Amino acid sequence: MNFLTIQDVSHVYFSKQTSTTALHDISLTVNEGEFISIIGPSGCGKTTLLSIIAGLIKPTVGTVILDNEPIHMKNKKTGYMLQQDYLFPWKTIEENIFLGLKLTNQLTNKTKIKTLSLLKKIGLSNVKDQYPSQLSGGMRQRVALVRTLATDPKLLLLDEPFSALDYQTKLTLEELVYLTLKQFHKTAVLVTHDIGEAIAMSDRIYLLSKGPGKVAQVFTVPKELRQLSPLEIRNSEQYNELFTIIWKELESLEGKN
Ligand SMILES: Nc1ncnc2c1ncn2[C@@H]1O[C@H](COP(=O)(O)OP(=O)(O)OP(=O)(O)O)[C@@H](O)[C@H]1O
Repeated sequence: MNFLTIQDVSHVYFSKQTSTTALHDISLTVNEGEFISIIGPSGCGKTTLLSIIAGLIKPTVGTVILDNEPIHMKNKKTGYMLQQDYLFPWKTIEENIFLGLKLTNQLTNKTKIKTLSLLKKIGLSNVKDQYPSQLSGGMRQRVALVRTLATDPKLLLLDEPFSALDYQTKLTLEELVYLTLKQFHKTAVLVTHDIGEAIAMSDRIYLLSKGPGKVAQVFTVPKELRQLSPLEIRNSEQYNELFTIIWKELESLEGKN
C-alpha cells in the first residue's frame, strides 16, 4: 500500500526580483516500512523536497499524501533528523529526549518509560543525567534519534544525519539507525550526498537532476542486498557494481551543470 505519495510536485521560490524553480514535476510513492534515499548534485532541491514532505513548505503545484491524508504543517506523523542534532545544551539528555513528547502533550509515565527504554536499547541510559556537551558527536546523534522516535512518528525524514560524523561513527550509526527503524517498521526518506550510504540503507534510490530538480533515475537496490545489514552490504560485490553505476550517472549530471 502507498503510504507516502508525492504527485506532480513543483516548487518555485519567489523573491521581489527573482524566481527559482527548485523542483519540477516530481512524483514518487513509498510503501509503509520502506526506506528510500534522495541523492543528486548540490542545489537540485533535495532539502526543498524533504521540507515539502514534512509539511514545512507548501509546494507551488502538486500534492503530498501521507497515510491517506494531505500533508499539513502540524502533522504528528513525521519526525525529522538533521545533520546537526539540535539538542538543547542547557537541558539534560533525559530532558532533551522528552521534549517532543512535552511539546505535543504526550508526556505520560508510559511514554517516559518507553523513551527511556529506547535510550537504554541504544546504549546510552548511563548518560541520561548528563548534558549534550559531555557527549561525542555520535552519541548526540543517537540521542537525537531517540528524541525523534519518542513521539512515535510513522515517517522519518533524515536530512544528512551522519554527514558531520567521522567515518567509523557514521558506519556504526547507519547500522544502528537502519536496524532500529526496521525493528519499529518505520518508513523513511533519507537525503544524502553519500552514494554508499544510500545503497547501504535504501530499498530505492531517487537520483535528482538539477535546474530545476527532476527525477533523473530510480535505482532499486537488489533484494539479495536488502537481506543484509548496511555494514554487510558495503562489503559485497554487488554494492561496488551499483556504486559505480550511480557514481557515473551522478557525474554525468554534474557535468551538465
Ligand atoms: N529559501 C529559499 N529562497 C530562494 N531560493 C531557495 C531557497 N531555498 C533553496 N533555494 C534554491 O532552490 C534550489 C534547491 O535548493 P535545495 O537547498 O533544496 O537543494 P539541495 O539539493 O538540498 O542542495 P544541497 O545539496 O547543496 O544541500 C537551489 O537553487 C537554491 O538556491
